[in-house]
Amino acid sequence: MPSPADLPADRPDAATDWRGQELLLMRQVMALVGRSLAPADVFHEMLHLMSELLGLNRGRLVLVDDDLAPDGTRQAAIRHAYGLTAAERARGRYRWGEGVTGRVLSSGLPAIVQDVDAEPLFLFRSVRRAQLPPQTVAFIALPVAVRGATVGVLACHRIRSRQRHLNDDLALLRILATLAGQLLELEQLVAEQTRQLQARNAALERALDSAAARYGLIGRSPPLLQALAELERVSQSQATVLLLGESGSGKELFARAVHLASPRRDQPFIKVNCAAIPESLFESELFGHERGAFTGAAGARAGWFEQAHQGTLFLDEIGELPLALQSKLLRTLQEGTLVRLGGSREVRVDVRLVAATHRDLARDVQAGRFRQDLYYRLNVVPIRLPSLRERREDIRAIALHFVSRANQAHQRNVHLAADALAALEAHDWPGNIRELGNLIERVVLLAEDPLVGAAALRRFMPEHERAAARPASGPLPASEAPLVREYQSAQSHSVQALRDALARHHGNQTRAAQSLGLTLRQFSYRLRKAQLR
Ligand SMILES: Nc1ncnc2c1ncn2[C@@H]1O[C@H](COP(=O)(O)OP(=O)(O)OP(=O)(O)O)[C@@H](O)[C@H]1O
Repeated sequence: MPSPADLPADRPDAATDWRGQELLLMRQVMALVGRSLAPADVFHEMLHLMSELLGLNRGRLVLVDDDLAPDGTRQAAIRHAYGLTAAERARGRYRWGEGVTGRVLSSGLPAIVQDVDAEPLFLFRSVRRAQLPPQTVAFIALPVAVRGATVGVLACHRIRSRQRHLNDDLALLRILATLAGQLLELEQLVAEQTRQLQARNAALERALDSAAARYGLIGRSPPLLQALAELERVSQSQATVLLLGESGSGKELFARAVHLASPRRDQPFIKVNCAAIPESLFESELFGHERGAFTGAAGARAGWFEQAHQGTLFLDEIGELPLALQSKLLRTLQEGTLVRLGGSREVRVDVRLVAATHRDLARDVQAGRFRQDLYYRLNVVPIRLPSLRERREDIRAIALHFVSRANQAHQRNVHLAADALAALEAHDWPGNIRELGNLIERVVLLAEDPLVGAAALRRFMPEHERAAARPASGPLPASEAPLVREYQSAQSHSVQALRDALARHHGNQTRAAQSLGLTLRQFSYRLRKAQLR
């Protein structure tokens, strides 16, 4: 039975504008190439229009298989077709050299069969004779090549006695076969490059993963790995690194990682929290002092810079560095020398500086609180650490890590249920990993049951979280009374509150801090800030 498409284009109609049809076909096909680089769509349209516009029917694109036939010969199969049934497509498998299609594959030369009934090589493999029109049917098969090698065949049937010249069909099919080859080449190239990039990406991820483990960093979210990749890139150099990120986001851990990843790893790593040092002591702490430099300076003392000689000096909260010291720091960074307080001798120091801040230093520069020249000197390699809510996919792994650490430390056996982990993932963590760590520590210490679900966890979450999670309003049951306070800003407590807590605990800062739900570090930072105000 002839396909409907055999009829219109085969009707001897002198008025058919064949050039117009060819042009339309090319325009449509090229428009598709322009829109999408998915070859399958282009091939389908190409085979469809060959039939609809030019009467080149049952077109198919036969492509080489990656696998060899059982007897070791190469083979190919119909991959794209128009006007073939599913069964006809499935039958369209050819070995190298087998039948007309196989010959084109093995020779790389076109084949024009004027009459399929008169050609002994013609197999009728895909489309049986009875399915073709009763007239004399021709078969055209052209090789499709990629980088000079035959990878397929573009073939179709054609009623032999037609108005349109065979040579015109051949010329057009040659163009289409070339285009098919180009598209396949492009597809191969993209696939190859994608494969290479994916392999490289996987290797980098594995490397970063083991690097993360080396530095005690948990998590493999893209923003964390990105920060880690930047760290690995700069660690070998001497460049000053500026770590930017919210409080508790891991700046200190990263600073240690910069040190550990650098050739200075066996030398000292000195950490200084600029927010925790009274201004009057700052200079002597940082640059050291000579004997008698000030009242009480009984002996000479090397400052942190000298202590960090050949190693790394980590200045945390660099934004809190007093202005007067900023210029002195800049001089030391530029010249590699310092003069101790009360001294006159220049001491040479070889120190790699890592600084960190949660502040917007550029704004501090504008406001005149931070020296612009020092800012530029520090900002050579800025690395931004993502906040925990920017990498929620890491929360689960970090939480489980903290649970197992706290269990070991306190000889407990507490586990988090799936809904508790989901609640942790949903929280915004303004205090980042430190807040998560503190919370887990409390959960492990205070949980009544070994398996902690979301409801039990709620008691340990900050106030607004519990309010949002509670189904109905009403008084809080005693069992849900808050055990932790909300994460507090640096100005969260008045001087009086801090002093009262200290008094209540007889000057024990650790206990005073605990009573306010703060870490010792947070407490002393607030106390100092409050006293300076
Ligand atoms: N990726 C991580 N995996 C596991 N633990 C982490 C990770 N990042 C940070 N931590 C832990 O979280 C806590 C807070 O980290 P860190 O002290 O480095 O933060 P920070 O940004 O320096 O905070 P601040 O700005 O308040 O000084 C530490 O106990 C640290 O060990």
